[in-house]
Amino acid sequence: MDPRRAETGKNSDQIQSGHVYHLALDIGGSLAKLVYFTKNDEHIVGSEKKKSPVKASGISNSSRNSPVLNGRLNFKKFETSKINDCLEFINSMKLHLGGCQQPESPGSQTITIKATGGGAYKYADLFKEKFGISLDKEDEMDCLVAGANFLLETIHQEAFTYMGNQKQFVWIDKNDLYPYLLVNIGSGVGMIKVEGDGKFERVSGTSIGGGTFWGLGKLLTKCKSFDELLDLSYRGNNRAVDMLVGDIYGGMDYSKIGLSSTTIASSFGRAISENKERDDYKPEDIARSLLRMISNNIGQISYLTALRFGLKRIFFGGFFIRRHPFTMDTLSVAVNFWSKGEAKAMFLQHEGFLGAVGAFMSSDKHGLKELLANQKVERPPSKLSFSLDQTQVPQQDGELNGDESIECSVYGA
Ligand SMILES: Nc1ncnc2c1ncn2[C@@H]1O[C@H](COP(=O)(O)OP(=O)(O)OP(=O)(O)O)[C@@H](O)[C@H]1O
Ligand SMILES: CC(C)(CO)[C@@H](O)C(=O)NCCC(=O)O
Repeated sequence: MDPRRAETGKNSDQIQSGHVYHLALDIGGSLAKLVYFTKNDEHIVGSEKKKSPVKASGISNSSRNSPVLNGRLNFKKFETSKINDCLEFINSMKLHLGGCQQPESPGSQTITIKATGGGAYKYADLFKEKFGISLDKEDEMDCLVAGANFLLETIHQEAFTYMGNQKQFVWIDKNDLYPYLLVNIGSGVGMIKVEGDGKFERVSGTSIGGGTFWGLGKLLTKCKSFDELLDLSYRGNNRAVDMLVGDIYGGMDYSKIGLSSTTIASSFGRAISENKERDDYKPEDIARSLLRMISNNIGQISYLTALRFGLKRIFFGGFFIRRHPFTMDTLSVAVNFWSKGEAKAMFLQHEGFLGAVGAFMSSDKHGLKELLANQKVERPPSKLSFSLDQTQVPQQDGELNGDESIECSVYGA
């Protein structure tokens, strides 16, 4: 079902009973992310299968019960600075009606929505004022790890490597996932050693992250949007701005220490020796150099952190990446170069939604008890599990925006 159908003039009661939404939020320093569930029109009740519009692929019918509910898991993001657009979207879709009633006060009408990130604190009053709902705050690190673990364990083609223009999906063995380093590149960067479900430690971080790229890029190129800055970086050449080893060594490599003439010796260093103003440089070259500088730096710190804890696998998440080939390539090359091929950089299809997915999963029984509360379930399942349809994950390599929806099914046990 296209979730936008809810905008077509139905009143909120009809929408609530007809489609049942479940919403979770991750409101960060730069972006507010939403994950919400929309039920398919023709859902399945109890163990009686009425008509399934969705193939519950990846799970054979003989090995699992029929799904009790089919639907879509939807992903959407807004700039945090335009939080009102986010509120407007929630309102137009009536998503706030998909929260849960406070268990301790079932009689009360207070609806709570799971929320994580700093904005869960910063904007709590705004949500209360606008919708009368409470944000049920979940810790950001808990959610990032829960989201990453869930996606890596559940979605068939979630993880991939990217180097030299080659994207390769990585098969994840659930029994051999841990330990790994999760590097979340949001406004700032968090590095988390993950050893199991709920077993993790934030071991490092750096303030030179996505916010730095966007903020400095805005100041240096005068571009108006993040997408414009990314676009510029596609077209630029960092050699116009960076000082290379060859610039210092008269065009030669410094092979004794393993540096080729084309290695960047000093990011933005060319600007010191040229009698030029900022406007004499092409914005696209500046954008390219900036993206490379920040990606290299994060790649190097990630490698050092992985080395410190003997971790061989590094998963990169966060919306700084935006599945940008150049960013992924730079991070991969940095990890590969510094670790001499020992450590591996991997990326996630749902890179920027780890925290929001974690918040979604943190609801009681994955939020599915509430989800089913409005259903006429003849035999409510005692145990629920949530499964994303493995073959339906869109391969949006051309679409770098990140907003999407994927088929999923809820199973009883
Ligand atoms: N449309 C966009 N607008 C603004 N920034 C974007 C956009 N798309 C990607 N980005 C990049 O993603 C970064 C934010 O990533 P993400 O949403 O993962 O972090 P966050 O939750 O906002 O930050 P933090 O976790 O540090 O609070 C931005 O700083 C920017 O570099
Ligand atoms: C402050 C948070 C956790 C907010 O998401 C993030 O922006 C971050 O990890 N910044 C880096 C801070 C540091 O470790 O230096």
